[in-house]
Amino acid sequence: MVTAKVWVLKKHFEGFPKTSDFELKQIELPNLKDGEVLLESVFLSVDPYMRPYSRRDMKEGDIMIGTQVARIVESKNPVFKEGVFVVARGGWRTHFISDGKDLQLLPSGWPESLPKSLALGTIGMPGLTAYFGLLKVCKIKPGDTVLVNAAAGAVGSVVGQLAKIGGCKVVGSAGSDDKVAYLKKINFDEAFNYKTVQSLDEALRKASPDGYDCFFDNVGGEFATAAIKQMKKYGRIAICGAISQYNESLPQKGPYVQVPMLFKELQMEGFIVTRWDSHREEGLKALLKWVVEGKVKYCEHVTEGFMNMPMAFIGMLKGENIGKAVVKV
Ligand SMILES: NC(=O)C1=CN([C@@H]2O[C@H](COP(=O)(O)OP(=O)(O)OC[C@H]3O[C@@H](n4cnc5c(N)ncnc54)[C@H](OP(=O)(O)O)[C@@H]3O)[C@@H](O)[C@H]2O)C=CC1
Ligand SMILES: CCCCCCCCC/C=C/C=O
Repeated sequence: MVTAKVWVLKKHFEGFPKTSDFELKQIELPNLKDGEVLLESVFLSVDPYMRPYSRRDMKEGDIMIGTQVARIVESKNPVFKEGVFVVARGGWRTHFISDGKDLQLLPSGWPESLPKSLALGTIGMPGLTAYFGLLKVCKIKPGDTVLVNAAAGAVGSVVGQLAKIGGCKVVGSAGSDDKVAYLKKINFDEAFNYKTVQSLDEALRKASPDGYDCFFDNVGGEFATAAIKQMKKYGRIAICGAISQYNESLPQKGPYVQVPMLFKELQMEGFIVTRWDSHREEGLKALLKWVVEGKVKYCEHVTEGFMNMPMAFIGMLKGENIGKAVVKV
């Protein structure tokens, strides 16, 4: 008999999440039936979507939603051998049982030396978000100037590097000087700390006096209001996230986008990465190749211990991470 530790949503988040909104529980797992596998989480992901999706998809008492890299410790399913690592949507659990239908093997050719946690970040859902957002929504082309915010995070850091590979000029904003230094290290052309600049308008103008062809928006709110005004004619805006608004209790006023959208003939499109699930393999293959070749660098913010899942999640929302925030069990 295996006992799993799980984190449940004790109380729906009001404003910024608190550790008291979570509760740690233990669950006895039953013996495996034919076709099932027992998995042990090795790395768990903490992602911004958990904040809005918890309200949309969960009720109090439910196990927190989420994905992990897990190892198969026992198998009664011929497709999945013991010892194999997979990406699963198992939620915040140390151990769980699956019939195998929701499990994804790591992409073929994954080198032994590459951290498997990257399957939750640069070579996983956030990397795919950058890849499809740039190719299918921003439709980048060589010579474009691309702006991305939350640029030192899991999605943003890949956006900037892929846009450079695509022959673009890249401008990034992030919330600390260390993050700005990291952006320069990974080849961003311009980067600034949005928390310390005197004026967002000025910082954006200084980074690209001619304006922006593409804006990959992870943040929304005040930053987006400033950025939209500096788009070039026919510019494309990909609404990837709105993290500045996820913890707001009251609806925000504005921005009113109609005037710049009209006179600059802009395109603005929201997207969710799962739209391109049927092209997932293609995206992961490309990301793995670039990482192995050293053309895309990665950085991870690793929190040790399953006990620290709530703290890791809250820390990511506060901006403590450079690169992908993960928890090592
Ligand atoms: N559309 C889709 O399919 C997907 C969308 N997303 C979205 O992409 C965005 C980035 O996600 P991800 O890369 O995983 O997370 P990150 O690794 O970027 O971590 C979140 C970062 O957001 C920044 N942040 C937090 N609060 C604010 C705020 N009030 N204003 C500005 N920045 C803030 C912090 O960086 P800093 O220090 O720079 O402030 C923090 O480090 C999120 O909005 C997320 O919801 C993610 C995956 C899929
Ligand atoms: C329980 C696992 C759900 C995985 C969903 C991945 C899609 C994330 C979309 C993100 C949107 C905004 O952050």
